[in-house]
Amino acid sequence: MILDVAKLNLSFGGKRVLNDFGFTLEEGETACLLGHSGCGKTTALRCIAGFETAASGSIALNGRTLFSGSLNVPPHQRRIGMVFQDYALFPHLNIAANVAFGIAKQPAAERKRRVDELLALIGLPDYGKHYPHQLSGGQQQRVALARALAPRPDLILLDEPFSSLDADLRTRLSQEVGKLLKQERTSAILVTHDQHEAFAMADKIGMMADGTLHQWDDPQTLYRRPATPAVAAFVGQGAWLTATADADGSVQTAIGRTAALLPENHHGTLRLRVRPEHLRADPNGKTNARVAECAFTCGGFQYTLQLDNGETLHWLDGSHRTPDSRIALRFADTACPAAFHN
Ligand SMILES: Nc1ncnc2c1ncn2[C@@H]1O[C@H](COP(=O)(O)OP(=O)(O)OP(=O)(O)O)[C@@H](O)[C@H]1O
Repeated sequence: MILDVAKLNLSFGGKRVLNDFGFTLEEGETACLLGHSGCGKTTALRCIAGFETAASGSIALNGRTLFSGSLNVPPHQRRIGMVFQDYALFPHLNIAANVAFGIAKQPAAERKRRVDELLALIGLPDYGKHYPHQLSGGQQQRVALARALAPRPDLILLDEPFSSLDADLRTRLSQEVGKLLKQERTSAILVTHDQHEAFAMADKIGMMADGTLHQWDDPQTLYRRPATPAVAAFVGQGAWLTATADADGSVQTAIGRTAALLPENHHGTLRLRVRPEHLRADPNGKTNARVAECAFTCGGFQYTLQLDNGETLHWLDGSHRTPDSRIALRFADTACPAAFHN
């Protein structure tokens, strides 16, 4: 374990922003804090960096306590590198000097070797003499990462680093940065509200809502076994369907029966998070849904379907159906959606 964040609590003007917030990060892992705007992601990151002080809790990095009731190590002594949303490169320094900024005290030859190594790593080996304004947004952000990596920090924190880039570049760059962090074997935490970014680069995702960490898991587990309704609703596509549990552990719904991940001590009516891949068209079934909306997405059609009882589902399929046409739906044999208490 490289980072241990435990039970951080912090309020702004009487509003609780972090609520017993904590997690552990293994060495070399990349984690993402994910959640709606205002849920406390940046505040959590700023506490780890030392720019914000929690009212209680503790933070230890590489076995060294950075924060506890009695101790608060200043940001520049934490061995943490930061990458910000706006790159924050120094406009009057060329790219090589920007990258070398945090290692100015190293001997010149060693410094040059490290800068060359990092410029090669970020795919800009010939850009040392260029200035920031001569680079694209994506290139500048890679330089900002190289600058943060130069002193070999114990941890890199990235605060919405791709949010000012267009969607296509964002996904590509998040994959690239994920690879670079692995090559440098640097542990990192990224803050984002974009789940595609999180899924593209994270070993672990921490899903936050209202200052509370709802789940800390690898991306697949987060998607397949969401711990709370907030996680189920935030991650991926899906819709809620009313369900009742049977004695054999399956659930009954308006489109039939399926296996499900049931909550502990389940009783009464449940709500089931049904994702598009949980559904199949049933050629021999009784029509139970109406096509409310159909949108073409590359490679297929995205449907909003309305069931006869008024409930709505989302579904993806390769063949086109016109709005208001009718269809019979069933659960896929492998479906196992998550169920929660109402
Ligand atoms: N310095 C501050 N003083 C007062 N309130 C603050 C301060 N910093 C953050 N907040 C409030 O704390 C809450 C959490 O803010 P935070 O920036 O951590 O959220 P976030 O999840 O990172 O949001 P976003 O994705 O929009 O950046 C918000 O309600 C915000 O208005």
